[in-house]
Amino acid sequence: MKMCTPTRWLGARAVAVGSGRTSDCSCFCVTNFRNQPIITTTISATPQGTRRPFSVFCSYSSPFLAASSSSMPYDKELAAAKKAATLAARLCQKVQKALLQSDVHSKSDKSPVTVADYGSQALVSFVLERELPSEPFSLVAEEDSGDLRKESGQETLKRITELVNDTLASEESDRFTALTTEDVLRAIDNGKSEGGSIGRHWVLDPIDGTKGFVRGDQYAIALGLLHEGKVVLGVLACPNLPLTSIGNNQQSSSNEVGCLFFAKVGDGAYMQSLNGSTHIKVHVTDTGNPEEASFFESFEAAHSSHDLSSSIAEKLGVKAPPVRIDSQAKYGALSRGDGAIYLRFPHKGYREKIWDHAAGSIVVTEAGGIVTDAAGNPLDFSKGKFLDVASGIIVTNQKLMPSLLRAVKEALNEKASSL
Ligand SMILES: Nc1ncnc2c1ncn2[C@@H]1O[C@H](COP(=O)(O)O)[C@@H](O)[C@H]1OP(=O)(O)O
Ligand SMILES: [Mg+2]
Ligand SMILES: [Mg+2]
Ligand SMILES: [Mg+2]
Repeated sequence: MKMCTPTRWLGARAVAVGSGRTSDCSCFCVTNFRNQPIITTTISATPQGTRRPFSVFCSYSSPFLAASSSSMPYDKELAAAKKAATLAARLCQKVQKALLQSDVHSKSDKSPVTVADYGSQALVSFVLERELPSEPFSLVAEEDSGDLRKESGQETLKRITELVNDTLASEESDRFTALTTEDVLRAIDNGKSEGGSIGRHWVLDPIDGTKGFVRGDQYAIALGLLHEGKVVLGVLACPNLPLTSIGNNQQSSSNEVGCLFFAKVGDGAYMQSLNGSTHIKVHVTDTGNPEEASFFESFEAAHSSHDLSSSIAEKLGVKAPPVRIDSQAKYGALSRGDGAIYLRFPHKGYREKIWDHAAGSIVVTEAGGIVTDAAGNPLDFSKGKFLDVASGIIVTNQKLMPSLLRAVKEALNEKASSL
């Protein structure tokens, strides 16, 4: 079977053009941009078996192909995701500025949840549904409206609704219509989907790095799209991340903060200012020398074992001290080469969620990096809300990954034998 990538998308038709010896192969397969077969077809062999160009025209009724005759796959989804994440970032920036102690209250798991978490989720959900009216809408998101539906949550719900409306009114005055508290509850609860391996699911962490947000440090609005269990696009809004490098020994040449990273499968990773529209292509560092590499890890020691990371870094030969920041801003910083490695080893009993890695992982992989669990397996986003990973998550470039995996294995073995 010969594989060829479609050269043009014609609505419900895929056209593949290539060349081959048609007598030795009569079965052709059109693949999508991830090299996954989407159409197979048979064409008749030429009697002489000569090498000549061929075209394969296939009717195909997938909504994925039929969606647009002029744009690339996921273009309009990416535009909607960038708009939603940017609006949510505006809302979060407003709240972080005015953050009062009373904005933080407790959920049953004791993690801090702010009005900005709920407001960001409501806004992203509302904007995605509004911008993509012809698509079935499924969202897997971190927050739910349980506490806001209680008598004790009514005041907070009012504040969230005001915040969402203020943000929409100031950013989209031409098309603004106010949401009611019911609209806000409904938008938040859109996020109850379980995800999985069938169809499309948006994946949202409305504020990733809540601890950083409350501290006034780094956080991200992280939005990804799964299609048949794979991440196909991701957007990371990092309102406090400097536009210039935050790596070790690198002096920032400007004080401007607020980055929007975005990536679409097969299309590279990009960064733009949260306040602007021009973007640049980003790439992970290509160093293969651990002595030149620095590594990112969680700011919070409770989220990831700093001891284990230090031991791995030492075995690998990394000289620089860790760069500790909150949230998936680490993936964004790594995608533009601020550091070469991200190590994440949550403590026993913690289960990773898909919204904590979906957007970040596609930004890094499209920037040329690799994201795996501690055993070197790719992350599997097709199993619902949770990511079942072996021991931890590691991220680096192609050159450093083999030696990083060896260092991780050694450090984990040492840890196991010391218990
Ligand atoms: N005990 C924990 N161990 C690991 N990660 C955690 C833990 N509690 C919360 N998280 C999540 O880890 C991520 C941030 O980790 P870090 O900033 O260290 O990279 C966030 O997604 C945070 O959730 P949240 O989205 O509610 O902030
Ligand atoms: Mg949380
Ligand atoms: Mg999170
Ligand atoms: Mg969160």
